[in-house]
Amino acid sequence: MQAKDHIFAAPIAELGDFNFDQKVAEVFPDMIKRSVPGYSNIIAAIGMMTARFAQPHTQLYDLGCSLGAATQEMRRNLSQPGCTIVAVDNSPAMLERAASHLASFKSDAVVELTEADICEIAIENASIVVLNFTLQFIDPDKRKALLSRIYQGLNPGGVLILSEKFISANHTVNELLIDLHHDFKRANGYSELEVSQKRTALENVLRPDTPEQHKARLAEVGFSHVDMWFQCFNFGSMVAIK
Ligand SMILES: Nc1ncnc2c1ncn2[C@@H]1O[C@H](C[S@+](CC[C@H]([NH3+])C(=O)[O-])CC(=O)[O-])[C@@H](O)[C@H]1O
Ligand SMILES: O=C(O)C(=O)Cc1ccccc1
Repeated sequence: MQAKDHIFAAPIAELGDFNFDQKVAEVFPDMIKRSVPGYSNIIAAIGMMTARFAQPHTQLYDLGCSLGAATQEMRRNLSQPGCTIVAVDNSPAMLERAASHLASFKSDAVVELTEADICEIAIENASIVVLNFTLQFIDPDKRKALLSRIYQGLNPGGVLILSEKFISANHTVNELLIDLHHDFKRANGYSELEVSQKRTALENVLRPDTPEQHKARLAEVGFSHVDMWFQCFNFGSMVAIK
């Protein structure tokens, strides 16, 4: 039975910035499904794209893997021989639960769970790299260098799947998408207090870009085949093929 997310249900005098600690890890599957519109669709599509893009004897990266939902879906759809899934997160609490979560599913695919800052790991011989709602938590000044290393580490024909929270360049549309996202959260059982407290806690931690900023940066680091393949309100996923 999944633990329910009530972390922001009670007025907390000193909220502090959101972080991926034990409390969050315990409720994460519930939290992300009730907070990110289209999350389950995106996870399923990561599996479908794994079946298409995985190349034999290569590495597949899940950067900011949390409990390993994307890793698990890649494993389920991986039929190429000799592949390793490198699942990286810098939260010990997330990785601890990822290990037990992944252990409960039988698979021949090799998974390397790695505790590290994704800005500091080597990316090489890659056919697939997944950044599923992770880049938004990376220091904006470090995003281009990370994406450049991802491009360099991908083999020809390799793919980056980049899912993010977005801001719209149009202020009126941006306000609408934020309101629709909050309606989505309320429809999933979050109270006004929880919506407001989470928004405050994320303010300095989750820093979204516009789709146009993402596309321009991906082109700057070398990708020439880039577009959005899914969007729901201010959340979505892009594909960039090398
Ligand atoms: N510098 C960093 N280095 C490594 N990990 C990091 C870093 N910064 C943040 N993280 C990790 O990135 C993840 C972001 S959650 C990803 C969901 C997952 N991809 C999923 O498909 O379920 C998305 C969300 O919570 O909205 C957390 O596990 C952080 O610990
Ligand atoms: O952007 C938001 O308002 C969210 O709640 C997204 C989210 C989901 C799970 C952990 C952190 C942020």
